[in-house]
Formats: sequence, C-alpha cells, structure tokens
Amino acid sequence: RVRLRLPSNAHSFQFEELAKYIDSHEEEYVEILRDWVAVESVSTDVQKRPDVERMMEMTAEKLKNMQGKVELVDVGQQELPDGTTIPLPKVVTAQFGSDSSKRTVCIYGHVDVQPASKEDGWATEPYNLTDLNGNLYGRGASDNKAPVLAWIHTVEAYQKLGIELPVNVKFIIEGMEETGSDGLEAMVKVQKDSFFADVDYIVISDCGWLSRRPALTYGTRGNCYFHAAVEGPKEDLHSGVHGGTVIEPMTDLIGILNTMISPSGQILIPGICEAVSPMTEKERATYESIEFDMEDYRQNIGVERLMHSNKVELLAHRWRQPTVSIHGIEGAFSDPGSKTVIPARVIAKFSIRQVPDMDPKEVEKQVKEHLEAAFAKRGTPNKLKVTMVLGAKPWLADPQHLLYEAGKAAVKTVFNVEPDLVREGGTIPIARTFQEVVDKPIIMLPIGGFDDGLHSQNEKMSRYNYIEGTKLFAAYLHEVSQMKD
Ligand SMILES: NCC(=O)N[C@@H](Cc1c[nH]cn1)C(=O)O
Ligand SMILES: [Zn+2]
Ligand SMILES: [Zn+2]
Repeated sequence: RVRLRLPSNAHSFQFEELAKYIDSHEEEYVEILRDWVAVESVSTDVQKRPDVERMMEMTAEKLKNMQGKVELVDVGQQELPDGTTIPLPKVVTAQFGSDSSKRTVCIYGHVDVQPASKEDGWATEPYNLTDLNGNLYGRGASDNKAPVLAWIHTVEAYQKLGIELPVNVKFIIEGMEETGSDGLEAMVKVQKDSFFADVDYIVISDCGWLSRRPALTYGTRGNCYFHAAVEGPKEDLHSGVHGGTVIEPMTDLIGILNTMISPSGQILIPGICEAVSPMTEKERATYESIEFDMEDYRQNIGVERLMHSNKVELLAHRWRQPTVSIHGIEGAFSDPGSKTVIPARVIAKFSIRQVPDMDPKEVEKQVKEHLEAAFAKRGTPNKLKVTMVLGAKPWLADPQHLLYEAGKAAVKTVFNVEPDLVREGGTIPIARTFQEVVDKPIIMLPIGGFDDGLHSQNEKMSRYNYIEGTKLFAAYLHEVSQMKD
C-alpha cells in the first residue's frame, strides 16, 4: 500500500480542546461505566453466558451509535468438560475511518470479567459501581471495562469536536479473555487478510502501572492452566462411617500438589526452570533503574514478608520468572461451617505462568510426567487425570520501537513525566497470536492503577486514571500519526 507522507504539521493537534471535552464529560463516562459494570459478564461461568452475550451487544451498540462499521463475529462453539457445546460469545469488530493515507491502529480489549460476590469480602456490591473518594469500585472496572470505554470515548471526543481522527481506528473486543480467549486465535487467523490487512499497529490497554508513575508495557507472561482430577469412591462418604477404610482422593491430591513448589517458591517440576532464558546484564541494569518501593508494594498487598528481599529479584519474579499458583479445588467442601465428608472426586485448578523461552507443549509434558510419577509413588488405588486447558505463550516487544517513543510523548503531554518501561506478570492470551499471525508491532498502553485489585475483592478504577487515561489515548493517536518511520 502506498502511503502518503504528510508534513508534520498536517494535523494540527488540538489537545487542549480534547482534554476540555473529556473533562466536561466525566460524569457521562462514569454513568456508562456503571451500566457496563452492572452486567455480570463472567466468562468462566457458563451460567453467565447470556450476560456476556448482552455485554457484547452493548459494546456493539455503543460503537454503532458512533457510526462505526461494526460486526458481531461468530467464533464458533465452546466444548464443555461434559462433552456438550455452547456458542462462544461473539467478538465485536469496528472500524472508524479507512483513509489509506493514514496509519491504522487496532485497539484490542475485553469486556468479560472474573467472578465476584459480596461474600468474597467485598466492601460494596461488586456489580453496583460505587463512587468513593475518587475511586470507582466494581468488578471489571479496571480489568478491562473502563480502559475499553476510554478508547471508545477517545474516538467519540474527536468526532464530537469535529476534529479529524489522525489515524484510522479499528476495535477488536472480546468476551472470553479471562478464560484464555477461546475462539479468538482462530478468528484472527481467518481475518488476517481481511480485518487485519490494513492494520499497522496493535494497542492493548489491559494492564496497570507499576506505581503512581504512568507506564508503558513491553512484555507479559503466558499461562499454562491445568486441571488435576483425582477420583476414588463412587460417591461422597461419611468420614466417621468410612474414614480409615479408604485412601482419600483429597489426601492424594494435596500430596501431589505439594510436590510442585517448595515453601520458598522454588518450582520443583524438572525442566521448568531450566528452560527460562537467563537474565542479561542489560536487563538487570534496566530493573535496577526502575523506581519501585518494595515496602509500599508489601503493604499494599498486605503480606508480612515478600519472597524476595531485593528489588531486581522481586521484579524479575513478577515479570520474567515462571510461578506455580494453586487456585482452587472443585468438589471440595468450601461452604461456611463444618461438614464431615470424604469428597469422592476432587479437581485441582492450578497454573504456571510462562516466560521466554518456555514452551507450553513441553510444560504440559513435564507437569503430567511429574504429577503422574508423584501419584504412582503413593501406591494409591485412586485415579489421576491431568489436563492442560490453556497454553498461552508469553509476549515480549522491543521497547525501542517508535510506538514506545510515541507513548513517551503522549505521557509527557498528559502527565508531564517520563513513563516507566515495565513488563507485566499477568497474561493477555491473544498478544502472542497477534505478534505471530498479524505480525505488526504491538504496544501495551496501560491506564490502570498499581492498586486496582484486579481479580481481587474491591477492584476499582480511579476517576483520575479513567479521565487522564482517556486524554492519554487521545494524545497517543496524534503521536502515532506523527511517527517518522
Ligand atoms: N487483564 C489480563 C488478565 O487478567 N488476564 C488473565 C488471563 C488468563 C490467564 N490464564 C487464564 N486467564 C490472567 O490471569 O492473566
Ligand atoms: Zn484483562
Ligand atoms: Zn483479568
């Protein structure tokens, strides 16, 4: 495609006007976030699938009302553990502008959320956006509904002010990110030469700052998610009547889970740590230069002691080392009160965050072999089945790329500081697919706060980050249009 090179003053940038418009629409932006948070679009719970579908419809509606070219793309069926299938939520795509003399930026985001209930220990109702002391509390507020809305409001602000968009903007918004972006990889492959054909850059705003300083993100960890099922008696048993006569599935399960990681956090599964690319001196120096207060971090997450006592080690273990996390056990008694039961079938859910140069296929083999050997050693008559349900690879970008220079300039415009260049411990499962299939540069441009409580109780988005973040996006589109490549 022949691209017309524009003189650098071709789009005189009206940042002040945009910022004023955004400020004056704050309450409207909060109200739409309230409507979005009210939708319990939990992708991990199939009972909530109608809510996820409704959320996708609402997203499409909003974009259609802005005269975008919008599609709700069918991405097929999800196979459930019992072998039945249900339709996956549709993926929303939208396009604003198709001027071949301009660059095209594709914004990715998601509008599904992690589960939440007041009983988990929330101070407020998780699906009722609560406005307290400058913070907007609600499930999905930061991850990822407010950032998606901030991008939509950015385009809307340009439109409403009659300022020409400096770049063409595309959106791809999904409703299954929190379970591993089911169906999206296949869709990206199918649409590589259609929807993605004219995309120059991909921008993702589904992560957070490291501190109060704005950040640009150049890496995410991947994730291999496992289910380990142990099956024993045909039904649950009374632990008084039968306890002492059967080898309990839960005892076996806890026993093998305990072989994966040492008390000090060392992964004990052979082959996992050996695959990790060693830290270079340059990387070490970069980590050393990052302003990060370990004590603030410790207090913020509320632990007595962190696993690492120096900043470089701590950041490395958040960003570029694997970790094993045990999330829960299905079939185990977990209600309040006491029940004297021997559960007949229990399924552990655990995951291992992935970093360069780990390979999920290898990890699957290593985990299965390790757990099966540990199980065999127990000499139990129970049955074990280990399944890897997600194998998402890590993503790493070149922070020297012009996209990051544009990010620095936009941060400077809005916040008048230099951003931190950071990596992210969490996973955006589709990031690596974008990198490999679409093969266009990606930047992660976060607006979430370091203390937003993603996936946790009392998740929030501050009004400050929501509004200033919208301005950041408005400035970023301008900076991308001005990049000299
Ligand atoms: N905001 C990104 C995020 O929270 N992603 C999830 C994705 C995931 C990984 N494994 C299963 N889902 C995360 O936990 O990192
Ligand atoms: Zn997210
Ligand atoms: Zn999330």
